[in-house]
Amino acid sequence: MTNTNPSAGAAVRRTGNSGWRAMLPRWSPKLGVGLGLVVAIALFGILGPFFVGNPDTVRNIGMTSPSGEFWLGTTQTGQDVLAQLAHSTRGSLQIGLLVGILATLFSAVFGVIGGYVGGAVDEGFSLFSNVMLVIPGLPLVIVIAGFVPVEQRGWWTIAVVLAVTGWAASARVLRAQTLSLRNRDYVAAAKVAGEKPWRIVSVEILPNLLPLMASQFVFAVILAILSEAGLSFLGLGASNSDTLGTMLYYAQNGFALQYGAWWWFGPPGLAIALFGCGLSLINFSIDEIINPRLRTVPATTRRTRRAARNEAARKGTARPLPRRDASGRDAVLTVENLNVVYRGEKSTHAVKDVSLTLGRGEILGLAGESGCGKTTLAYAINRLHRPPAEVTSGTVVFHDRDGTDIDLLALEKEELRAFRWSKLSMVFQGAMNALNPVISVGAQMEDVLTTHRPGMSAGARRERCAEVLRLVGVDPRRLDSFPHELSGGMRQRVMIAMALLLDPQVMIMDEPTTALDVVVQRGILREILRFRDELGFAVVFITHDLPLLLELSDRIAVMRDGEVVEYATAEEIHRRPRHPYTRRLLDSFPSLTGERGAFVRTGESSAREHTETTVKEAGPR
Ligand SMILES: Nc1ncnc2c1ncn2[C@@H]1O[C@H](COP(=O)(O)OP(=O)(O)OP(=O)(O)O)[C@@H](O)[C@H]1O
Repeated sequence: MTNTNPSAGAAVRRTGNSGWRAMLPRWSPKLGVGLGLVVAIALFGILGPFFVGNPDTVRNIGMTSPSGEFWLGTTQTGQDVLAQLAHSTRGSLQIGLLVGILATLFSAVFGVIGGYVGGAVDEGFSLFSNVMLVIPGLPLVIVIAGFVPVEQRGWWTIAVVLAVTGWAASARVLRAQTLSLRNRDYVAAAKVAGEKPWRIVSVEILPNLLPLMASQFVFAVILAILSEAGLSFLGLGASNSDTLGTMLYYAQNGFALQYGAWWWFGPPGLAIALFGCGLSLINFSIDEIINPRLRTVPATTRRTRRAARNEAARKGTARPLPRRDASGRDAVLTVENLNVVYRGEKSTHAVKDVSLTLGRGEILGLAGESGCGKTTLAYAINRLHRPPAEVTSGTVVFHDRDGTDIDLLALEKEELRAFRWSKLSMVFQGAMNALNPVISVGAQMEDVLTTHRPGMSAGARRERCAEVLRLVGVDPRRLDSFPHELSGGMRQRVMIAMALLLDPQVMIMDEPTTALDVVVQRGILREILRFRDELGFAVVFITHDLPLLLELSDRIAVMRDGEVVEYATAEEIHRRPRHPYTRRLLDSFPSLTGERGAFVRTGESSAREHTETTVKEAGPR
């Protein structure tokens, strides 16, 4: 199954040989701006105090606006605001960083370890977190801070107090996530493989929690800086230390706002806002390392894609397309020289120059080994491909019943939404898991009609749903059932019924029956043939199973390594396969009438394959 198909969250696995390089974030404007802001403010806080004067020096010049001598002006007592800002930034960074680290550590210990170990440990940790959660945070901070004598109330005391009162909510979230991750298949597989608990937590679970922990860290840092400002405001802040909070406190007490002294309260406020903004932008990039699906295609690639699409559209309209398929049938879909590439460090050219014509009412089989590009082609035809997949060139044209040609690659978003499902529907690989478990089958089917046929009455919608269910051999009384009350085969039929709801002219079926037993599979396939005859729609049927296609299809395209290597009628492929790969594919299905076990034991197929390759390499004599 290709990962272009939307599915549940990707698990992070070991990074393998790519090692640390794979863990580094990809450069992006967001990361650049975020790093720029955080590094600039951090450098200002670390190095600034060495270059500015003493922030406590009082001058009898009063409050002055920014000038050549005092770049950020002075306070009411003539103190240099720039010097105060540098020292205060350092103080706030120290507190923010320490609180961020401690709160993340506490929440990880109580949330992740409790959630993974379970039992009494989890109950104890949970109880403790809940108690901490219901204690009102600010009053507790005030009490604890007030309890510590002023002379011992250094910046680190304030940081510890803020960390102790600020970790519980994050721990609850981490626990819930850990409970969910603990039951995933890859964690069960690691347990079965004998991995030790600490390794499972650190290698299988923690990496999946990193984006969450990173955002919790950012939140804790910002909250700490703001809370410290609040405590300083109440006179409970760190004694003998400058922070952005104390700066704001003095600005407020000195009536900076009333005097319009923006240079006094503006810089510390801006420093807090910019630092938070920078951390959030870095957080986005951390998300992208952990979950590669979030990676966006770079702007240059997007431009190339747009240009390619326009070029393809231009070519498509300039050149007349074949209106008939090879057997003289009216064409319903024409794919010409389609190329799809997955962009990345190593790009994959998944579909290479594919040209196909689907006749009206035709069943076209698409066969080929795993990874040859079948699903990518199907998604690209329907414009369902997502970055990093990109259609680099080619045309896909739909010939409507009313005689108009629709260039699918040029359709706008809204046009595409209206087009899909009503003219071309798709049954996905593993579609039986695509039904929403908490909504009844009928409601899910009716949703499709409400979206595409807004004028249809409730009664008519219900009737149409019952009609298509009957068509696929499911009792219409099942409309009120929930997906879990149906068997796998029934759910698969419901998905096919859904694809039939709007009477489409083309249906793409990507291995729709792989998860089913052979008898159910045959039943569904017979239905498909019947619909084709009764409803006259065309089908693109994708499968590894070439013998099945021989039975079902009018024509078959055999794909290999992104290319269509053979494209002929089912009869021709069966009787006279031309391409050596098609012959190998046919040979790889053991004959039911041959000697039992010959395929595996005698290696009959591989022997034949070897002979053919040798003959081919030797060339014609
Ligand atoms: N998101 C992706 N990023 C990069 N490469 C991808 C991605 N999805 C698929 N590919 C690559 O594209 C190629 C074609 O994959 P595709 O899923 O279309 O094959 P398929 O013939 O449908 O295989 P299967 O029958 O196993 O589903 C493969 O080489 C695959 O590794």
